[in-house]
Amino acid sequence: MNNKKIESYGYTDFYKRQVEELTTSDRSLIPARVIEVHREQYKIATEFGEKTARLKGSLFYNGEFNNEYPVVGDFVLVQQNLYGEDVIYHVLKRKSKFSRIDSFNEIEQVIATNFDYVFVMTSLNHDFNIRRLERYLTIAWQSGAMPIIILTKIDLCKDYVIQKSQIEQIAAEVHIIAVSSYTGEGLDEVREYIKPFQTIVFLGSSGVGKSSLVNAIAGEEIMKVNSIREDDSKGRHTTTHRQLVMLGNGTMIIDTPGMRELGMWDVSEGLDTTFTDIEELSRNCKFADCNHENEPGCAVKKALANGDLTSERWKNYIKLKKEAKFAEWKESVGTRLKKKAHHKNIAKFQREYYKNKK
Ligand SMILES: Nc1nc2c(ncn2[C@@H]2O[C@H](COP(=O)(O)OP(=O)(O)OP(=O)(O)O)[C@@H](O)[C@H]2O)c(=O)[nH]1
Ligand SMILES: [Zn+2]
Repeated sequence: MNNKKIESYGYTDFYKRQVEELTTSDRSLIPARVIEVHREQYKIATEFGEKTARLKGSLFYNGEFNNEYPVVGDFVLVQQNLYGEDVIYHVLKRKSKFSRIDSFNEIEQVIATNFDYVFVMTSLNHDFNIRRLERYLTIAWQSGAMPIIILTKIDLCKDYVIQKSQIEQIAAEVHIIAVSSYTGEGLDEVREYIKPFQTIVFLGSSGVGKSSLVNAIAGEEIMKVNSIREDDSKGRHTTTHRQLVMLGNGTMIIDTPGMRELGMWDVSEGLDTTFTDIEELSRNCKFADCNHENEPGCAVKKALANGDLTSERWKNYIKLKKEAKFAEWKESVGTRLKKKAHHKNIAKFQREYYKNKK
């Protein structure tokens, strides 16, 4: 990934406009994309190649970055340093993101940002679990990017008519692609999304076949496939593990460890998109604030009774709603903590102000 225009990394007008609108815009700052995050050091891609970078110290200590620390996928503004590390001054607003709750600190932890497609992956063997898929789909919608459902390992099953119809019930508007990385079936359909300037993330359990799919599409080993480890292949597959990889044709793939343990943060927005049928049903209830319990004229109860809505789907909806509430609660805690941190900063500024006055 060397000496490419920043636009090749997906830097679009959405980000350019933000830079134009920055009042304190320092003309010497240049845009960069974060491709790896280490404890305090970042690897970034700029039009001058890959560099390492650090956060601007004073902004860092003043809490200026707050919950907006750069993560993989972010576009940032940096001050170039010809003799050492570049310095990150600013994180641009994200067009999509995945985050989870850091339950220890009760704050939102952003995992990956600025991707265009979420490949929601599930294999068709005994692991197939429509509820989990529903959950992933909800997270995917909520991220702000477009989900594509990928059914993997179709060479292992005779047919998948049942699974497909189950999926169509929960994801009417989502493109469903069935693939086998072994036989190559379905890969052309996946390639429709493997386009320059685009960034893709994968959502799916371990072993679902993410790495195999990437490698099959790229025609080379980009990601490590677990069971296949040739001891004599030292030096042959030298692709180091990166968190944002650019394929030969310019498509970017984000693969961070965090994606593997992605939990629920706030699913309430995504819920409505995944469960549009239920949202529509409830609009037909006699009472606008119907709880769908014992109210008369409840359209949801009616649909449950006549089989238009399965009780399984209903139960799952309730469950996710509860989790969404929980997530909202968590978020309010997060905001409170953020405010607290802000007050701390104000106090610090005050102290410094008076100190300087003396
Ligand atoms: N039969 C069959 N097996 C596959 C296919 N794709 C992957 N596998 C196998 O499934 C296992 C897991 O594949 P990976 O590509 O490493 O899966 P992953 O999702 O990247 O797994 P993690 O790295 O643990 O997240 C390996 O043994 C693969 O060989 C496929 O299309 N068909
Ligand atoms: Zn109702």
